[in-house]
Amino acid sequence: MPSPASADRTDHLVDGLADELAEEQAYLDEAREQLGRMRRLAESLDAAKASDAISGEVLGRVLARRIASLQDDPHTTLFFGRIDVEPAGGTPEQFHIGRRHVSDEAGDPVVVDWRAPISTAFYRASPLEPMDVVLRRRFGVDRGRLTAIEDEHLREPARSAGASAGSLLSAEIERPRTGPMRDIVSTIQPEQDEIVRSDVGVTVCVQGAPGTGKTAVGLHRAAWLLYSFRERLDRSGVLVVGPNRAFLDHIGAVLPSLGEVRVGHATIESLLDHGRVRAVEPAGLATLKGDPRLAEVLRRAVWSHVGRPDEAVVVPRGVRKWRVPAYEVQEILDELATRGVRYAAARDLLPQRLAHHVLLEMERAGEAPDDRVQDAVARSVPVRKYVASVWPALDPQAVLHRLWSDADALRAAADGVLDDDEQRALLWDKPVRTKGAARWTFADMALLDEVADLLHRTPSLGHVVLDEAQDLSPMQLRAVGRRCSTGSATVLGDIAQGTTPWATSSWDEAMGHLGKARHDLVVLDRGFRVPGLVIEYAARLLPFMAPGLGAPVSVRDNPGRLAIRAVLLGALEAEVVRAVEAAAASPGSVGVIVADAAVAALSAALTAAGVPHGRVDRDHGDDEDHPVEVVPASVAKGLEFDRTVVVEPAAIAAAEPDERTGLRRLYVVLTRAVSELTIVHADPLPEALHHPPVDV
Ligand SMILES: Nc1ncnc2c1ncn2[C@@H]1O[C@H](COP(=O)(O)OP(=O)(O)OP(=O)(O)O)[C@@H](O)[C@H]1O
Repeated sequence: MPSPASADRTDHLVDGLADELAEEQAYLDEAREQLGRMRRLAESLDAAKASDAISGEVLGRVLARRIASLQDDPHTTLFFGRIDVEPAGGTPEQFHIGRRHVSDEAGDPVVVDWRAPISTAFYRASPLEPMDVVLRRRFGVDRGRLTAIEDEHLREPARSAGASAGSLLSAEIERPRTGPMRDIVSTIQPEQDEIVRSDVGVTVCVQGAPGTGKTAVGLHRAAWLLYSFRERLDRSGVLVVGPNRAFLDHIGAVLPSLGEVRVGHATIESLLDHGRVRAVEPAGLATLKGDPRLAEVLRRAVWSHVGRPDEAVVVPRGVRKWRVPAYEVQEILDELATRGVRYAAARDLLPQRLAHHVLLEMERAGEAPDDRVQDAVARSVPVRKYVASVWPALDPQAVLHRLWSDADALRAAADGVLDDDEQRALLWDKPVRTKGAARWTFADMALLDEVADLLHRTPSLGHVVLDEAQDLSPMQLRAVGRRCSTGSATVLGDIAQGTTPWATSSWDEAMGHLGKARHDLVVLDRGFRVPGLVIEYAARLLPFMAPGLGAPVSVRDNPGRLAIRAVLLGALEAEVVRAVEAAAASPGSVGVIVADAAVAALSAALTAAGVPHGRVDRDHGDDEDHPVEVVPASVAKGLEFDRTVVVEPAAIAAAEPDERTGLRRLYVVLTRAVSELTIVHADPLPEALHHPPVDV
């Protein structure tokens, strides 16, 4: 059975187009045949015929991947759109656009990949700029069959009537959610497509209100880049960075559904894993540790370990002793320290430099040593000991342990950069004897990463997609930035959804910390997820916590549903259970969003009332994909549900350290619903939500 929405639309849209729909269905059947033929061909190829065992193995892997990519998924169609193109003076052509390329026996395209250049026109052509397209056709799809046609005649817009433009888009957004986030290839919008197809060398920063498609766009850009620059990016790698595991679970199926399984997914925590986080610190201190001035402090701290030689290097060989005087060693050290190489790389060069000077001494004395002698001197015990004393080997934890425990060391590194109060705040209250005993915090991880990079250059990937970027501190942004220092990035975020004490208030600044001062800033303001009634309500908070930022304009005709239920304290749980049961009665997902501290009690109340549900937390999504999920407010960012029940907004806001962050958290929570938002509260709603007066 088609879902009610698509059934309505089918009747409406197919009117007069039934024959065409039958023809398209026949074309789809033919495309399936051709895909089967391509798969059988791939299966018949024999990797054993390769010239040697290694090429045979490589070929075997390539063939296995190709065969897997040619599997037909009966739940979906091979194409979702079509364009009829009539270039001036050229031959008219027709292209069906789908998730993958399908060709016939002659090698002619039956379906073109959505990422191929020809498909650009499918997404971007408009009556003002038709790009030679005379007809754009979109298909409604249900379980592998075509159910509807939506036509746009770009040269004769009047003929496009019949179907209201965008109804398939709405149907797609409102299709009930079961399981993780889906791809949007069939309905990518022109402004989104511009971002998706930005050149591989371009870093794009996308500011967009809730539900404007930032995450979707970032993931589709990764897929497009991998298709268009496969060789380069396969080698260098593509990484998606998101706020927590629950979010990664939510988005993790999108790229595989587009055929891309070789993209890494990481949270900031997993990316900056330099030890176990064992302590939490006050927000002010964590903010200070995220301050970009710490980069200079750490740079000085690392290089301060290079000593001042006051003795010559003495290398006995046979009956003679060879010396490199201290002032010459100093010259070598100065040269190495100013070459722009990392601390450890420069240290690795030092023994050979010293040995070279010994060699020169030998030559001056009439000997004729060769390279082997230089190597032997470089590896000799006296040289190794000398190097260890003037240029000690370091590891990140040792450097930071010293800084946080030794006031003199910190003063030397921070002099003129941090004031006395700041330095005092950074020092540990109680001495920590060894680095192994240190109780590192989350903010320390970005500092350890900075030190690690001062010691050894961090390898750069080809492209990084960074989601919810507004929440990163400058030091965290630097850490992500060094992972795409020779590549490019897609940075996604919303200043109004910044909920960390160190959240950025300026993309220019944030992009500077990321090392991408040159970037394209794009603002997305058309809202896909959140229906009009709900977004207008949530937007009441904006003037109080992100003045100057506007609400998105919902693209949906359906205004959605907003219900606000005030109850007496004793009746709160019962009312929440009622609201959840009502929400769960229709197909799709339900999120019950509640202050973190109230999750356990609410989950128990639902269990007692016999309402099956899952629980999401920072470290995992829900493996079983229950239709009803209880979600702590701090984890809701980036997630979405067909219907949400938000419990006690005042408590959600009050759980944050300050009012602005509280209202921002609430804004995030109120904007998770695709169709319906029900608020249940016993405490008065936060003042900001009363303007203008609610009328429901
Ligand atoms: N062009 C589109 N066609 C169909 N669905 C879309 C389109 N663009 C966005 N969506 C849908 O809208 C919803 C919101 O998208 P997404 O999560 O990418 O927004 P976001 O800007 O990252 O939101 P937030 O800031 O709240 O995390 C998703 O369900 C997504 O699939």
